[in-house]
Amino acid sequence: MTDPAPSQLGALVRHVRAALEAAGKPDAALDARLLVEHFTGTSRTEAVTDPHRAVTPAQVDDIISALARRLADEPLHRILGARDFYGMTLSLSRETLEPRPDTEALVDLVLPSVRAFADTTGSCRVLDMGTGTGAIVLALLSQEPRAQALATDISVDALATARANADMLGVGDRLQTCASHWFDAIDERFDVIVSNPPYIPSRDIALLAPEVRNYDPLAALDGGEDGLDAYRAIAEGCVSRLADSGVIAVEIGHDQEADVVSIFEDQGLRHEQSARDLGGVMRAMLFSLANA
Ligand SMILES: C[S@@+](CC[C@H](N)C(=O)[O-])C[C@H]1O[C@@H](n2cnc3c(N)ncnc32)[C@H](O)[C@@H]1O
Repeated sequence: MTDPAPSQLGALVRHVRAALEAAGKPDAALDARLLVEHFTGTSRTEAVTDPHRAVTPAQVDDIISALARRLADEPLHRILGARDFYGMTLSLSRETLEPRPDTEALVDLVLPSVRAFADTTGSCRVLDMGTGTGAIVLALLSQEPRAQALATDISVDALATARANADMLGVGDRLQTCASHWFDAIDERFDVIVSNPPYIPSRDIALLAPEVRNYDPLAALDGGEDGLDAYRAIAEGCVSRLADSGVIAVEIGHDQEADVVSIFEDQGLRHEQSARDLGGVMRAMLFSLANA
């Protein structure tokens, strides 16, 4: 029989950590701390300065249920219902990808273009395709108050989450949302188009960690047979949706740089810049209309 969960803050953190370590979970200490803080509404400092603080039976129950979910491979941030990205806290939902720190490289790559348009014309019209939680577009709107954006996704659930996140961050009045299969429902032109599309080859989905395979939505991961389906659709469609001097930036998988360059060049776009993520992996690429 397992020991009953302790009802004091410090002991509870140790109990959760020990259970996660015993199951071989990476980041057991961090996950234990974040789970306990979340469900008790306490801070890291309180766990250190007030370890004997009483935790209510209802909070202990919540933490034990959350621990069981984590032991069953559910990612920590899905359990918490939110994840930080580019200094924002974003709510997650069933059909949204958990935004990844790697994607911040895409924001960093494209933000100077958004600012340059705003400096030149007083605004910048941005399209984020496959917006998920809204991570990319909301980072851009938060960083550049003169930008306006349209966020699209094939998932209506994701669009509702992006809208809620935009409202929560106070940028909702500068964001429109629209359900669309890539460019199908889009007629306008944009100064900046950005996308982190699904790019995992279908046969590799089964090889992903259970945290990803079982909890991130398949539509956010599966890039078709060679992982490049979305890039072909996006490269083909963007030519008639970019304004003069417009740019398009996409996130890519670790070995897709050459293929993605060739897909965009085949449509007459020019490769301007690439950016690596924090792990040094080539992660984001920016293209312009070659004749602009
Ligand atoms: C890798 S996720 C990126 C989510 C978010 N932009 C981010 O970076 O965290 C890809 C997104 O593309 C959306 N998507 C998949 N197929 C699509 C399609 N045919 N048209 C539009 N969006 C699509 C998925 O629903 C998902 O939200």
